[in-house]
Amino acid sequence: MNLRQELFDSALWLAQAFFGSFLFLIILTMLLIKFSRWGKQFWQLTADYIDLKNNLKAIILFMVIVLLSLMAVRLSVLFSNWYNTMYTALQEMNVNTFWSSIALFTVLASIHIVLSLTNFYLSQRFIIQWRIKLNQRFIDRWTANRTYYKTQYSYNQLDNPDQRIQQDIQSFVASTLSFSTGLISAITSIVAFTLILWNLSGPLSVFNVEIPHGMVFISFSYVLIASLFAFKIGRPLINLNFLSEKLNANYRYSLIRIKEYAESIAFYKGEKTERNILLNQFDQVIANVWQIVYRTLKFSGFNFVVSQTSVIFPFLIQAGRFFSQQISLGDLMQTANVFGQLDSALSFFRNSYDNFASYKATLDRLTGFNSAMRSAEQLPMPTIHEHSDRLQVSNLTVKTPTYTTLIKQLTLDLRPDSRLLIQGPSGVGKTTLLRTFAGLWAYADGEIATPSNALFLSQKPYLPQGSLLAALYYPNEAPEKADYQHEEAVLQKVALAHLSEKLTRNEEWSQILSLGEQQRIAFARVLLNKPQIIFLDEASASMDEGLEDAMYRLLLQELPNSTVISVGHRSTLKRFHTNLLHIEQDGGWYLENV
Ligand SMILES: Nc1ncnc2c1ncn2[C@@H]1O[C@H](COP(=O)(O)OP(=O)(O)OP(=O)(O)O)[C@@H](O)[C@H]1O
Repeated sequence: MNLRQELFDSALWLAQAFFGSFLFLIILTMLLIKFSRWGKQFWQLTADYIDLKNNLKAIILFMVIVLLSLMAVRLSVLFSNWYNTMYTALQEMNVNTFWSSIALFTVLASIHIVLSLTNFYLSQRFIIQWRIKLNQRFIDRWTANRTYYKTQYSYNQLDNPDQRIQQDIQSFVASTLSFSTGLISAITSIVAFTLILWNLSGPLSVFNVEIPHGMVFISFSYVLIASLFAFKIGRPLINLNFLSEKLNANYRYSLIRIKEYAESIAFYKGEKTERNILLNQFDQVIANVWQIVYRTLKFSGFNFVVSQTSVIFPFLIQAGRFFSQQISLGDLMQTANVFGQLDSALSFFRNSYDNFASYKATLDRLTGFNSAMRSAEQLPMPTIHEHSDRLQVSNLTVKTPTYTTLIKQLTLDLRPDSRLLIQGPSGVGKTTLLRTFAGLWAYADGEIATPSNALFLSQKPYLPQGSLLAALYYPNEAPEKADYQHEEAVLQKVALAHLSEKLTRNEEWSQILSLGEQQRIAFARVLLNKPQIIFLDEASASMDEGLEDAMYRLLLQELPNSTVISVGHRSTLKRFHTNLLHIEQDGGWYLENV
């Protein structure tokens, strides 16, 4: 082999293959985007990333990975030529060629190792960078404008967002890269090895008709027919894989719920019901697994038969020409090698069919997530105007998501130091009214103006993961200080002095503290944050009347200029409020001074 000539040929081959592949990839992607559903889904997730201005580095990285994949194909061509030279040397007992072949192999194998490792590293780099970007984009959208909350109410209901963000993004990115580089490698291999096989194959006689280079046609027919059957057998795997992800995610969610509601379930002795629900869901998971197993048995069984037959197929076809000494042992061995390469390249789709099935399922879940977020973002939310110091509401009508009117034409104008108690029968819309004031409720019409420095306390306070200190300052960051005398004093005021020493301890506080204690943590949060307006939705309902009394007194004493708006059923609450808003069953309301 003339090394210089070979280097020149390879460089030329690589340049042609590289530009050809890129052109092909661009045209194919455009056609898929235009004419196929999953092409459109793919574009929805990728369009932002293929941006010459902002992501030039990523695009160059992708080009380098494609170039490396093409170099791997070129290397396999060189390896196949090597087979020929090596076996011919053996047949001809040519010692010099044998040793120069061994030397050539060492060079080719070394290049192969370096190329493979570089390709692995760069591919992982590309995957990680893309994953970071996509993750960022989804998390940004999911947490912006309370989309995580609004998706509960939008038509496009969303299941298991955790799985979609944590798992699907990763597999989408990895599969996209492996499919595109796999496709390019497969196609260039097909072209390159078909040319070699063309030169190696002789005429074939069928019914006395001589077909020149017949082996090429037989090989193609063999692999194409096998692929068609494989498509047919493997097709149901698409749905089965999609279902598998969904059923497993539902099962996982039910398990998490038991941990979350452990105490309530334990009080109700609900184990039996929960167990039945879990086993029922698990049965569905297993039934689906069996379906996948049976289908995979058929699918893999077929693939095994095809790939085993492929081992002897080229020998059967070339044997006649070899024994009649028309071709050398080198030609025969190269034919076997080339056929193997051609088979695996042509079988790219057949072998990656099940991966493609789960790729489609991933695309469905990610674009479903996208559209659920979009419909949540498009929910027309009422504008909450900012008012420097008071709550003003005019002509506010609040409805349920099914458009039943809860509250009609409410008008309020509260002075900064007003304290309003909202009362009314259960289910009349009191909590929903507070949601509307917070800007969470889409099904409302009217004008609202409120100070932006507001705090909402619900019956079950939210305590974040981490220390008590973090819970006290939530949603703000807890300050880092040498001592926490101020916070300890606040804890003492809300009758939680016994927790002073545990301020910086990380525990599952929402499970350790009683509901009444958690509610007092929320009162402590108010004292530390000093909001201009405080909304309390039955925020003291789990305390005894004495404690509730003490907490309201504390609130009025420490924050005399803040507006307080409470929802509560207890009549004892009246004495801490200046106004009472009654909401009636028919949506009517009236306001009175207390
Ligand atoms: N997401 C939702 N989808 C459908 N209906 C809802 C939804 N959220 C609230 N509702 C309905 O809106 C009505 C008002 O609920 P809300 O929680 O505001 O009542 P409430 O007056 O605070 O009740 P309670 O005093 O029992 O706490 C209820 O009939 C409830 O079923």
